[in-house]
Amino acid sequence: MREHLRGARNIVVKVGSALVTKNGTGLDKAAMADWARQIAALRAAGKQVALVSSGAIAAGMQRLGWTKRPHEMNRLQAAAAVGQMGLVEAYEEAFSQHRLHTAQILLTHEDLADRERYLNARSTIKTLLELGVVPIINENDTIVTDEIKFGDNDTLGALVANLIEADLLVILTDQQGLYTADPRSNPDATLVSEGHAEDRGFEAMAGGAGSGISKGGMITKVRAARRAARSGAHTCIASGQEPDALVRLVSAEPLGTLLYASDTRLAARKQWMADHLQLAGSLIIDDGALAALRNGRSLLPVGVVEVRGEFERGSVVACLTLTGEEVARGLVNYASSECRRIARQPSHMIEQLLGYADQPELIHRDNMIAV
Ligand SMILES: Nc1ncnc2c1ncn2[C@@H]1O[C@H](COP(=O)(O)OP(=O)(O)O)[C@@H](O)[C@H]1O
Ligand SMILES: N[C@@H](CCC(=O)OP(=O)(O)O)C(=O)O
Repeated sequence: MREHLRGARNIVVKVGSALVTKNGTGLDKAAMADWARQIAALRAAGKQVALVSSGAIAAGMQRLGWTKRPHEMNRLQAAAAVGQMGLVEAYEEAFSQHRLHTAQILLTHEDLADRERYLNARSTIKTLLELGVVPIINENDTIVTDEIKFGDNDTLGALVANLIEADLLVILTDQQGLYTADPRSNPDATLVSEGHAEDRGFEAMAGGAGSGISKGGMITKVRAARRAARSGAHTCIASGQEPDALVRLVSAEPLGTLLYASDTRLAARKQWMADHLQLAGSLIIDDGALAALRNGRSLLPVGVVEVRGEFERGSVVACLTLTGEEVARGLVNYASSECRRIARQPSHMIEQLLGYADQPELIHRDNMIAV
C-alpha cells in the first residue's frame, strides 16, 4: 500500500498544537522552518501541498505574556486572534526562504456546510495551489462557538482533504503514529504500521489528547482518516520530529501509521453531504419510504410523516425512521414550510398545495446518500 503514496499529487499536511507550540510555550520556529523546507521539496517534485496548522492560541498567549491557558471563550478567542498573526508571520518567513508565498485561510464549520461558501473555499484553495502558493489553514477561532466549530484541527484537516480532493492527508503529531494503546500510559503499546481507514477497531485503540493545549488526541486523527478516506485520501499519522518525515512518507518509507482509503470514491456532491456534521433539519419517513430508500429510490412527499427544523430549499437534511434512526441524508427540493404542506401527499398534489411545483421528489436519489 505504501507504494501508492509516491503517486500522491495533492497533499494536506496537518501539524498539531503539541508540535507547533512546543507544548504551549510559544512557536517552535525551527520545526516550522523544517516543515517549510520539506513542503518546498515536495512542491519542487510537482506536488501541491496545503498546510493545516494549529498553534494560534498558544502563540497568542505567549505574545500577551499569559502563562496559564484561560478557560473563558472570549479570552481564548482573543489569544487566537493575536496568535494567528504570529503563526502566519512565522510561516510566511519560513516559506519565503524557499521563494514560496503563503496565504491565510480561516474556516468555520458553517463555511463548509454552506454549498456556496464550500464551493468558494474550494476554488480559492485550488487556485492558490495552482499558483504555487502554500495555503496555511486554521479554524476561524474569532467567531466560532460550540455549535459551529470543528473542535479540533484533525477534523479540519480531513475536511480540507475532502474539499480539494487530496490523495494524501499527513497528520504530524508528537507520537510516532497510532499505537495499540496510548503510549503515555501503556509502555507496552506497539505502533500500528498500516490498516484500513474504515476499520473501526482503531478507534478503540485511540485515546484523547496528551497535553493541555491540544484538543483532539489520537481518536480525532483516526476519525479524520476515516473521513478523508471517503473522498479517496489515504492518511499517514507520523511524528513531526522525525527527520524528513514528509519527504520520506511520500517516498513510501514505512514511517508512522498509514490508514488507507478504499478505491471507491463518492461523487464530490455526495461527499459534501456526507461531511455535514450539522444538518439543517430532518424528515421523518414511514416504512414504505424507508423501503424505497433502501432500494436506492428517491424520497417522495407521500412517505414523509413529519418535518423537523427550519430550512431552505437546497439544504442538507436527514431522513429519520419512525424510531429516530438516521438512514439517509440529502439535498431537499423544498423549504421546510413547503415540506410541511406537502408531507403525506402524492406528488401530483404539489402544484395545487403550493401554487407551483418544482420536482416531484422531496429528495432526488442522485442527491441522497445512505448513512
Ligand atoms: N493509541 C494511541 N497512540 C498514540 N497516541 C495516543 C493514543 N491514544 C492517545 N494518544 C495521545 O494522543 C496524543 C496526540 O494527540 P494531541 O495531543 O491532540 O496532538 P496534536 O496537537 O498533534 O493534535 C499523544 O501525545 C498521545 O498521548
Ligand atoms: N485553532 C486552534 C487549534 C485547535 C487544536 O488545538 O487542534 P489540535 O492541534 O488538533 O489539537 C489554535 O490554532 O490554537
